[in-house]
Formats: sequence, structure tokens, C-alpha cells
Amino acid sequence: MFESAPPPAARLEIRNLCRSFGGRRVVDDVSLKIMPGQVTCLLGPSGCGKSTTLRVVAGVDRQDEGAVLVDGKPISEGALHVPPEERGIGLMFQDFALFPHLDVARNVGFGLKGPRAEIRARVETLLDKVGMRRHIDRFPHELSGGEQQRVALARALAPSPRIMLMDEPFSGLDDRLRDDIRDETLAVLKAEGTAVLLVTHEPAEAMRMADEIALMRDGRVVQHGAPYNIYNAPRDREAAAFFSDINVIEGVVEGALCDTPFGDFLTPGLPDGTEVEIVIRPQHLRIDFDRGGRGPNPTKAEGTPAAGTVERARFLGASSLVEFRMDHDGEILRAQVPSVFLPKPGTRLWLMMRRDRCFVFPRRGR
Ligand SMILES: Nc1ncnc2c1ncn2[C@@H]1O[C@H](COP(=O)(O)OP(=O)(O)OP(=O)(O)O)[C@@H](O)[C@H]1O
Repeated sequence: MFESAPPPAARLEIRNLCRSFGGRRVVDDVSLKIMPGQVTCLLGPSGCGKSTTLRVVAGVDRQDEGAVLVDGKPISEGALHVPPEERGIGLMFQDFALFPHLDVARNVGFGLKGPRAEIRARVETLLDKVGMRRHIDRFPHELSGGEQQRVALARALAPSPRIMLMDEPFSGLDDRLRDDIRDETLAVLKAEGTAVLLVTHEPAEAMRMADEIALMRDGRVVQHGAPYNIYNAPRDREAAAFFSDINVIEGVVEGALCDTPFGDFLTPGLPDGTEVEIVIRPQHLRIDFDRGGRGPNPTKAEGTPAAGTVERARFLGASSLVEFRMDHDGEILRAQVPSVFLPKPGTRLWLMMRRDRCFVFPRRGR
């Protein structure tokens, strides 16, 4: 029998991290592993503890409990606390502030030690990577926000950090520029094999950047996985709602089913009488017409159609959003269609729910 090799240690591991301020736990038992070249996003609403987690990993704050390990070795645990400058961790924060009195070359080379020619060569290589070589002699005030951000990235990468911590690093940029810089940054970090922990409150940013998303709420990681899985299999209503607008249909379980105006939904494992919420994103509702008095034409996967009246319709550019007031309960449901579809208010139409895109959750007290 061959013994299989032990799995490689994570580049960055956070183990059962806890941090309280004034008796309130703002980071509560957070654990994560990030491999070299992998990007993990800490995603969550303002105040959920993302930045505090990052500050503990950086070493500018200390945890009350738990450990931080790099390549399997603790750098912070109990009395052990490696100072921030000895952690081999790069930082890129929103208020990145280049040194205003230094030109681009000196900004990028600031933390580097060694012969001048070697430093210059490293600086030029990095500026090439971020597309800023031609601005090597400029000063920060001569650069746009996006250009400054690229220089900041080159500066953060200069000492070849094994780990990069990024806190909302792109939030000061306009949309188009942000997409470009995100993609470029990702390419550079992947090429360098850096393990990245990125903090953001924007789901779109996390979806675009992350190999894995750790969804945080009230100091805890409530769900962790690939963006596709978190989006398509949210663990609760709040996790679903964090990524997009949602529609919610309420019902009660009877005989492992919940009967709704859209037909029966399976509710495996939930006892009779449980109140449930059936959640569906607006893009997974399908609109149909009354086909000359014959009614709509649902596929098997779409269950029973329910009728409603258009309240209003808005064109969003890549899609249209149609709001319906439903016949059965007078509530509003929103359907998003990937085209120009702007029915007049008052139009009567049918809605169907794609069964494979519905999430059924037991209702929790709110
Ligand atoms: N030094 C501190 N002293 C007291 N409370 C703090 C301190 N730092 C953070 N907090 C509190 O801890 C909670 C978590 O803050 P944190 O900055 O980690 O959240 P966040 O998820 O990064 O939020 P944001 O996206 O708004 O930056 C907040 O309620 C914050 O007010």
C-alpha cells in the first residue's frame, strides 16, 4: 500500500477566530483556508466583521481566540504574535494613498531592499504587468484614480507577498474602469501565485473575483463555497436576497408538500404545519399570454400558472422588469426578462415559476 501524500498546507489559514469590542463579538468563530493563487472573498453587509477579520490577519489587531497560520505555521496564536511587517503579507486598501512626494518608480520600490539596479528591474517588471511602465517617472497627482490604483497594486506586489489582503480596493473607481482593473488585478495576482483575501460588500464584485465566497453575517461565516454554488443554492432567504432581488411566496407544509397558487412544492424533511417561504429570483419567473382563450402553456417544470395584472414595466438596458399584482393575494411579484418587454399597466398576463430555480426555506421569525 502506498501512503498518499498529506494535502498541501493552505497558504493562509484562519482557525476559529474570535474578536470582541466592548463585550460584543464582531468576529465569531471564523475559519477559512486559502491556497496559493486562490481568491477568497469575505462578502457581507456593512458591520458584519469583514474588516476586523482582515485586520487580525494583517496583524494590526489581535484576536481574542483562534489562530492565523501561513503555510501551516502559526503567525498568531495565544501569546505568539508575529508583527505585521514580518508576516509577508501585502495590503491593498481603499485609501491606498501613494506617497505624494515620490514618483511612481520610488513608490513601487519603496519597501524593496538590495542593489539599485535590481530594485529598478523589479519595479519595471511590475509596472509592465499593471500596464504603467510608461508612467514610471510621474508623480501620483499626475495620474488618474485608476492609474494610481494600478501603481498601488504594483507597490503591494513588489516584495512578492505570499498573501494579499484587499479591503474594498476598487470602490473609488467608476464602473467601467473598475471592471478592467479588477480583471487585470486578478490576472497579476494569479500569475504571482498569491493567496488573496478580499473584503467586499458588493455581491457582483465577489462573483467576479472570487474562487470562493465566504458569506458573513453578524460576525459569522454563514455560507462558504464557489460563487456558482452560493448563488444557486443559498442556505437561507437572506443569503438568496444578498445576491439579487427576490420574490417570496408563503405557505404551510402539509404531507411533505406546500400548496400554492403556483401548484405544489416539495418540502422534504419539514413537518406538517411548518410555515415556509418559497423564494425565486425575478429572472426565473416566466411570463405567458392567454393564448386566444386557451390559457398559458406551461412546461412540466413550470407547474401551475397564476394570473396577475401588470402594475408597471421598466426597461433596464439588458433586460426589462415587470411588476405584477397577483390575483390570488393582491401582492406584487417581479419578473425580469432578458429583452425589451414593456406591457402596459393593466395588462393581464400569467406567471410561472421554474421549479428547479425555487428555494424552499422554513420561515424564521424576523
Ligand atoms: N476598534 C473598534 N472598536 C469598537 N468597535 C469596533 C472597532 N472596530 C470595529 N468595530 C465594530 O465592529 C463591527 C464590525 O466592524 P467591521 O469594520 O469589521 O465591519 P465590516 O463588515 O468590515 O463593515 P464595513 O463594510 O462597513 O467596513 C462594527 O459594528 C464596528 O462598529
